[in-house]
Amino acid sequence: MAPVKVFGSAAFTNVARVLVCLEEVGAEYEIVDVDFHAREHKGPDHLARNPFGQVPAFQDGDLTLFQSRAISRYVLRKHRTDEVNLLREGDPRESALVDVWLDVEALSFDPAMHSVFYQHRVAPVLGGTPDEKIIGESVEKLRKVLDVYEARLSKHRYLAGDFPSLVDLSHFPETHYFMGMPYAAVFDAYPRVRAWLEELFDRPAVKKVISLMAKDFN
Ligand SMILES: N[C@@H](CCC(=O)N[C@@H](CSO)C(=O)NCC(=O)O)C(=O)O
Repeated sequence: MAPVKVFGSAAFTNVARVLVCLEEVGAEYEIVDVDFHAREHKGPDHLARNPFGQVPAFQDGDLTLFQSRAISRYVLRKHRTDEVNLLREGDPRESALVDVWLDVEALSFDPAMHSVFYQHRVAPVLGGTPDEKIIGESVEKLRKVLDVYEARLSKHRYLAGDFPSLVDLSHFPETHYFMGMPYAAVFDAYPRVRAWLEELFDRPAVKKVISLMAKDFN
């Protein structure tokens, strides 16, 4: 079977989300670079893959997908086994909890984390300066999310429950970059969250994708 194609550099957090799922299930894949400097992501070829002109896009034969969490669910569904069932399919209760906490990650955790990353690492590259007011507001939003996570993780080993899932994996890309910034100390007040992240970052698939992110990050 031909390897699937992931369009976009591993350095992008939403691309890394897809890659870690492919690594977890041992699927063969090819990373196809999209040249942002040449604005290739806004060109007709890529717009045909992703109408929003963003990465990742994904191709599996004649199937083309975009939106990293949807691609991740496709990969995990397609390669589900009794041993690797990171969406907890087959169990309505557990899979519903995966849906709940994946929405929390997408709609609360990720925006707060990405806002800090953007101000601190992207704005300067674009000739701007970090907006400390936005950073402060985002860190406060993050603290409110981490308060909930700390309580949740005092009852369960993983966020969705007592099983690893896409929810955990989906948190790693933004957190990886965040830990390299001055604001990482925010996590010091959350021991259960830190233990959960330590286990997450110890997964071989996560380590492999971090190596790919580092290679591409410039
Ligand atoms: N909800 C989507 C977000 C994709 C996205 O913002 N991609 C960024 C790079 S990764 O951070 C991107 O392509 N930015 C360029 C642009 O928005 O023009 C997903 O999860 O796939």
